[in-house]
Amino acid sequence: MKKALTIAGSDSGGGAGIQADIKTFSAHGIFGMSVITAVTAQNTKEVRSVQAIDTDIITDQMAAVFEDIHVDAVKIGMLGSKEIVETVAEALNTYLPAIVILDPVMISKSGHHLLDGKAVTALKTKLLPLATLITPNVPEAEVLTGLSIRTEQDFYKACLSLIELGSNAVLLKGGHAEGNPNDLFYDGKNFHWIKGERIHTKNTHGTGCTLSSAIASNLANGQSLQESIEQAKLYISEAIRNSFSIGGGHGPVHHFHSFSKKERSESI
Ligand SMILES: Nc1ncnc2c1ncn2[C@@H]1O[C@H](COP(=O)(O)OP(=O)(O)OP(=O)(O)O)[C@@H](O)[C@H]1O
Ligand SMILES: Cc1ncc(COP(=O)(O)O)c(N)n1
Repeated sequence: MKKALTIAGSDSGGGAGIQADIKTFSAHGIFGMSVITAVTAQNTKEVRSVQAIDTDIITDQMAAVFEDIHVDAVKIGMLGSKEIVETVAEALNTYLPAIVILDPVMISKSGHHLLDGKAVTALKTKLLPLATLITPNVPEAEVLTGLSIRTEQDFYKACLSLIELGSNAVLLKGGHAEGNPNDLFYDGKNFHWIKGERIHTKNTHGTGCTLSSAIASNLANGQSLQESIEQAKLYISEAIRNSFSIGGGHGPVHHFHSFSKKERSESI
């Protein structure tokens, strides 16, 4: 069994963060491990409070995992502060995992800031160059590049700019754009549109976490980068299509949609 590590925040509501990542790893037959960077008191409606984890405990979590277990892929989500970004970058420079998917989480669906403004420069200079793939949504890519992203041409320009900042490859997600949620993948040589159909639901809590963990899982399972992204797009689309209306706000996606379908057809 391949093994993947998520470095991210905990979501008490279970729809995003560490919880979404581990569910996604499990749904892909991957053994999931975690380095928790922050604990959020969160549900489908709001983030009530956030407790950052001490950086020495983050360093210890990284060491405990890497010094004992082979890590096939790493996925990075919420980091919160400049100090945590720097701590994670230092540990990655020590353990040099082969695959690093960086989801530059900045704001929750419920509107809470999950990354300190002061952390953006550290993320750009210290972490982005270590990423196999960075998966920003449109507002995140605007913060990272300083560009305004509205048209298809803007998508191309933003991808080029993110590669110039040092990332190996970019998946610029179109979930926040107008129309269909088409994502643009750029590997530094070629552009590929990864097309989707908009599903009309408010249950999209954790979509970004789930997509990046699915890509990390597919890479850990030996697929190419493009294949991993294409398969992950199919997975997140079905997870959104089968999402749940639990709680009063943005409900979670269904990480085990393919299992329950199989079980349903077996029981008929
Ligand atoms: N309503 C939707 N219907 C279909 N696909 C969607 C929808 N919303 C987002 N997606 C897709 O889900 C994936 C995650 O993108 P999204 O833009 O939601 O990420 P995100 O904003 O980083 O998520 P999060 O806020 O959970 O971190 C992308 O492939 C995007 O195109
Ligand atoms: C711990 C944590 N990590 C990431 C997100 C982003 O997910 P979303 O934008 O869907 O709220 C979140 N809300 N909480």
